[in-house]
Amino acid sequence: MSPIVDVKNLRKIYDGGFEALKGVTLSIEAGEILALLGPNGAGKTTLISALCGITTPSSGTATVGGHDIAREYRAARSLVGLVPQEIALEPFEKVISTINFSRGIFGKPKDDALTERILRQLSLWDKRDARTRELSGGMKRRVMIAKALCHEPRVLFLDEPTAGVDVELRRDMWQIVEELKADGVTIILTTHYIEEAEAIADRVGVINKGELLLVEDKASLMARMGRKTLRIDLRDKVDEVPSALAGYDLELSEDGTTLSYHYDTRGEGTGITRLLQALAAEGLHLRDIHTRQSSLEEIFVGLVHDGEDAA
Ligand SMILES: Nc1ncnc2c1ncn2[C@@H]1O[C@H](COP(=O)(O)OP(=O)(O)OP(=O)(O)O)[C@@H](O)[C@H]1O
Repeated sequence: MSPIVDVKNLRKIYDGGFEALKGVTLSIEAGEILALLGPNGAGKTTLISALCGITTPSSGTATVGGHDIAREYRAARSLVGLVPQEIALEPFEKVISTINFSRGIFGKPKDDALTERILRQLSLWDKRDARTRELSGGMKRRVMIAKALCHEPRVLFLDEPTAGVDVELRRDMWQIVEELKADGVTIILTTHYIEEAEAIADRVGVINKGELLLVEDKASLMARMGRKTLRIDLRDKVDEVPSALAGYDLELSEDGTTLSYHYDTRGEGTGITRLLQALAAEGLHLRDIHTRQSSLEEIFVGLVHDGEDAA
């Protein structure tokens, strides 16, 4: 199956000469949720803006649904919905007319049943006759999503959908994204919240200084790059790691009661059995043990720092 979004060597040099995208290549399959992670100024918004036809790339190509974003702009744009970072709504416009008007911009006839379905899905149906200025910040965000969906796009770009929203609304947004995916919409979102990528993305792309460092299935990324930590709580406090255990990658907590053992999940063996035997041989008694997988956040920070060290 050909990808719904196909980006090849996309570069963007802004007027002042700043290179915001340095040859990004990326394929996105229909129906997936891709999270683009990256620090401030990495180029995430520039990439999204280029794919939505708001920014003109300096070189490279991109297609949406097989349509070239430059040569077949209209066809490509009609397949795309964009929820920008900033909320931009006409304050005196009613919710329902905002949606109908946006649909009209795409040259699509009014469709009351569709408008109702979208507004219900976003829990905005009861607010359909409210003026947008009367809505809470969370509701305004939902209206922005409804606006982006009203011309039935196949690809939805969400630029930091949950920046500055409370935990409850963030979870609501995740639920909405899951439902859209179930409807067959492909979703590309940018986020600073790694837990957001961890919670909802199928694949994760890491972008830094205009370069896409990797794009990978979330689960395999975590398995490939993840390290695990075994936390060993000791029954009795020790002053230092016994010298007989010096061969293990062990850290002793400040209070001397917990040892942390880091191991690689890709390795042949974890070394845990040998370690536990060695602890017993040293006369150390265990109170409890726990394992912990390194988070996407740790992986992300490691990747971005490695890039900086190499620069
Ligand atoms: N119109 C512009 N003219 C010149 N430089 C720009 C313009 N827009 C963005 N940039 C620069 O391009 C770089 C990438 O910006 P972009 O907004 O794409 O980053 P981002 O990853 O979305 O960041 P954030 O997470 O802060 O939103 C930044 O250094 C920014 O200053």
